[in-house]
Amino acid sequence: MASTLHSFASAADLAGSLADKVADTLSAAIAARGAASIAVSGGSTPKAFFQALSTRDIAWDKVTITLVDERFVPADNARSNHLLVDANLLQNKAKAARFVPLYQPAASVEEAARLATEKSAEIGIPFDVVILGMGGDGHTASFFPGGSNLARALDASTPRSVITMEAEGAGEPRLTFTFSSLQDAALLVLHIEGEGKKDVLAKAEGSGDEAEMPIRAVLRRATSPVEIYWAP
Ligand SMILES: O=C1O[C@H](COP(=O)(O)O)[C@@H](O)[C@H](O)[C@H]1O
Repeated sequence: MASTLHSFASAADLAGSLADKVADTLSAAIAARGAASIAVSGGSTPKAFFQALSTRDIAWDKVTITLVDERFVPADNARSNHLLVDANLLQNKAKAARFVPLYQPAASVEEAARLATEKSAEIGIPFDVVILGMGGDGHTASFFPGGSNLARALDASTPRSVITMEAEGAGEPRLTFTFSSLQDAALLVLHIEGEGKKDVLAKAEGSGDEAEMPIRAVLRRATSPVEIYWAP
């Protein structure tokens, strides 16, 4: 499916415009079905966007928020994506939203993935909104180059689920929604910032193996158009 690049003069402009687009999409879903879902990324990029989105005037009590991926760490860990969402998105008007975490306090990451799959089963078929990020190594969600479960995560026939991922560049073991869970969102966004990420995107858009730069799976095979939001 095609992708469209939306470029902005500043990160603040991007945050405001993306927040408006996401708010419109969630409101349209609520008008049509009485509920809406959004899966967001962690990392350093989405903070300003989360803060902008949290102020938008929508029926947040009808919105379910989850993460596209998470580290296998509790929510009070500084590296937790849940902590980032708590501090920046589940604020202001968005306090009324329901949050479904991927981290589960289980004995193993495999058990946590099983529980997260169970708890997220009723949301996002498909998600109304998915916001992906991208690392400098071309990973997205926790689809890491060299990841222990990468082939399974990227296989379009793997059922919608949360699975585990371990990789050298990942730090902690990870929990991630599979490609099949994310690729058909009504609004599928890739949010990246900085010249370095633009170069990584250009490389990913060229030829080469998906396993080397897993973002290629999304750019090449997502059934929804990919809306790329970029600012310097
Ligand atoms: O590990 C992760 O990194 C990516 C990109 O993060 P950024 O700090 O370069 O913005 C993120 O999309 C993913 O959700 C996160 O777990």
